[in-house]
Amino acid sequence: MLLGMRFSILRGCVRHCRCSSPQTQSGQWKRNYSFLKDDVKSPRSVVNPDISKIRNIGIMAHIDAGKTTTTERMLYYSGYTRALGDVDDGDTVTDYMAQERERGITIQSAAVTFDWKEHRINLIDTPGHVDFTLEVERALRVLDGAVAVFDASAGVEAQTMTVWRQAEKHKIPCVCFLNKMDKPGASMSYSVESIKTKLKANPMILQIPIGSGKGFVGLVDLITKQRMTWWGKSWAEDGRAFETRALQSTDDPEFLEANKARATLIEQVADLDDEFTELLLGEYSDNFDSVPAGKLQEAVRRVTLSRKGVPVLCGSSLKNKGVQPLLDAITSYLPAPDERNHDLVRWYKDDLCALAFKVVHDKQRGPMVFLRIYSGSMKPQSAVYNINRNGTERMSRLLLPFADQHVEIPSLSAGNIALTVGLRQTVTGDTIVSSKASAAAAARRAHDKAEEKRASGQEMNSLVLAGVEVPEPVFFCSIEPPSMAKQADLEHALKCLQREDPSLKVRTDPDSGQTVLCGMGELHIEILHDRIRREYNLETHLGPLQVAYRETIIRSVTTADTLDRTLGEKRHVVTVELTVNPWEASAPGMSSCHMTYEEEIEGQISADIKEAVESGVQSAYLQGPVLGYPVQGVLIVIHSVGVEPGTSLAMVSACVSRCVLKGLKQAGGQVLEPVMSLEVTVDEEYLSSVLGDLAQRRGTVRDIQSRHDSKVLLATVPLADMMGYSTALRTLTSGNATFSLELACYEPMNPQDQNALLNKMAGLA
Ligand SMILES: Nc1nc2c(ncn2[C@@H]2O[C@H](COP(=O)(O)OP(=O)(O)OP(=O)(O)O)[C@@H](O)[C@H]2O)c(=O)[nH]1
Repeated sequence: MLLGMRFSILRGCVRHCRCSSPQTQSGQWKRNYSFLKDDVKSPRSVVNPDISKIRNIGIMAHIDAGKTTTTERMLYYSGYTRALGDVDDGDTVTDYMAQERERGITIQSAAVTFDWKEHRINLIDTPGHVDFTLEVERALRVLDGAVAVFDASAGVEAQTMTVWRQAEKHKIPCVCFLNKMDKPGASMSYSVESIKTKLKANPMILQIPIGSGKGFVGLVDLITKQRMTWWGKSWAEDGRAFETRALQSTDDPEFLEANKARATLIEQVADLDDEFTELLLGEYSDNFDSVPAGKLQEAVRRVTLSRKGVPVLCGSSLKNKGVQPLLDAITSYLPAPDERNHDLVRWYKDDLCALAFKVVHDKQRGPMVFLRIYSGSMKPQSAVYNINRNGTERMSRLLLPFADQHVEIPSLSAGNIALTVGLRQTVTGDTIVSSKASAAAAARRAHDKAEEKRASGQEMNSLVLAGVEVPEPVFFCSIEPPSMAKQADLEHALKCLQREDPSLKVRTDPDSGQTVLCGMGELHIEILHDRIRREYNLETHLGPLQVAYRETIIRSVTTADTLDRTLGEKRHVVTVELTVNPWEASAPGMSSCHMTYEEEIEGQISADIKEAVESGVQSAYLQGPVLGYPVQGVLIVIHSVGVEPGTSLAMVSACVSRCVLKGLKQAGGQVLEPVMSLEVTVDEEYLSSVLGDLAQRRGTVRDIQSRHDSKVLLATVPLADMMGYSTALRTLTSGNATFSLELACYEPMNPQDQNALLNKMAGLA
């Protein structure tokens, strides 16, 4: 390897050399220099790597922690880009949508494929803004591992907690990267402590920094006891070259600290991994420190995969330090696709099973679907079966996603992320298999194993890979095309955008007939508006942004109704009796209404009548009795349903719906408003102005914490009072504050506020 390296240096085309085994035969540690070759690689070179060499990784973090910068560095060091992109100059590869370049934020998760030391890394750069949480969730669904990027001067921030919770939900092993170590306030110990306390995780420190703030020059790898330095002046500024050498007691001031930290790491890993404990107590009981780096690394990997601990690394992506070891850590500690347990897939054996996790619209190619392949393989020019849509579609081309460059490939196998052209019906969250027969065969295998599942419909459902939970939108506004002639174009644009983004809901207002957009936040709707203009060439007009209130009831009421109507020759008679009850089962953001039958009558009602009753209840829930907002927190018990022969099912639904509305009205309507958790990080001098502003917005302060020179304000505040908050906060603090907002719950409005809202809606205020 070293000879090869020298040869390469002489040729002027320097290969990257591994830093993991710099020990010579005599046992002396040698000084080692790492370089990367100059030419830009082609992703055509390796198409189907062995599954054990694939890493499907997400990068997740709080806004501005440095995900995009880190991704850019990864692409650069792996040899896929010639120049370093810079988010501040707006020329990154992953933030390729026009608005992303302008706004400097990541909106859609862009999948990027590249190779690093014989490994294929499929990387999803996920957005940090809370309005796009669903994008993060969608990406996590298909990932095997994640890198959590932190701003080392801030530690764990609000959005990190959200995405961390999501990663936990999907049981995704993580590696933590403490970025921005070059900042004056950067602190490894503070960040590690916040990982412990706020994320309740078990950080395993694998590196310690050399120097701090502007003097941060590199790190000590505690596993190999190597010192890695990126010396800005005499070395190439792009960080491709760095020095790796063994830590020496005589020369290095970090020696003692590193030895202590390594001993702590060994002890911690031994506590978490029995195999490693046995090894230490056996062969290395005389001197734990003599345990080989390889054995320690294997144990750290086991602990990471079992999610008992998270490796912590540090660096500065902007200053080009520490990214190559991070890439090594991704390949060393995060799992290959076959090390993750994807339960539902086993029924497909070697047949194709893939999940559509993202749809983008390309003007020339039409919809392009990102798929995670769980089993089998895909080929272009082939038919596939979509279980959710119950239809066969033809895939024309198969591509490898290289940001905005897509490379055509002849086939792709399990474990990979593919980009397909030609699937016009597929929507985010759909499951794709090779044929209907293959889906049926998988269903049969599942059925043979699980005899308790009798109904075939049930088996089929169990084979559909679970989609992403879509939270209910909290904001809505009307949208109008420039002229009636453009209404069809607007509908087409919204249809395409909805296929990409299930958190966007579109409905028609029953009173005004207007098209209504429902989204997750101000920014979400603003970006959609912008995309309609740019991508679909439509100048639309947005109505005022409104809060999506809900309604509930205060007390239980039992009521009955009879519908007796003659249409033409036919007489339709339905009687129904039911009770509406207040019901508490709401998870934040999810609508919660439920219905059940009284035990004695449940068995007596036929399946089609039941379906009609349920549809009647559902339509009544859509428009509450106070202001016509959706109803939540209600349980309906059906006591009796009488249907005379010849009565149509539509009449049954109509009668049930009318009876429910009557019950809801009598039960005392109550408006619920979305209340958000707010976290503001602000310089101390601006704290009082932020607090004053918050009081005017009906905010409740929960806690004020200190983080270095800044204050972190935790509060809850009704969404209705948060319109335009980002502009207001920027003005109040001269740009010295950041905030994040997340739906906490729906809370009943007090009578004065509810009356004020009713008056406003009636045009009286
Ligand atoms: N000092 C310092 N600044 C950094 C570092 N990495 C990134 N930044 C800066 O931090 C800001 C945010 O960086 P991004 O890479 O866009 O962060 P992000 O997490 O992708 O942001 P979103 O996609 O908007 O969530 C930019 O101004 C970067 O130049 C670092 O290591 N040190």
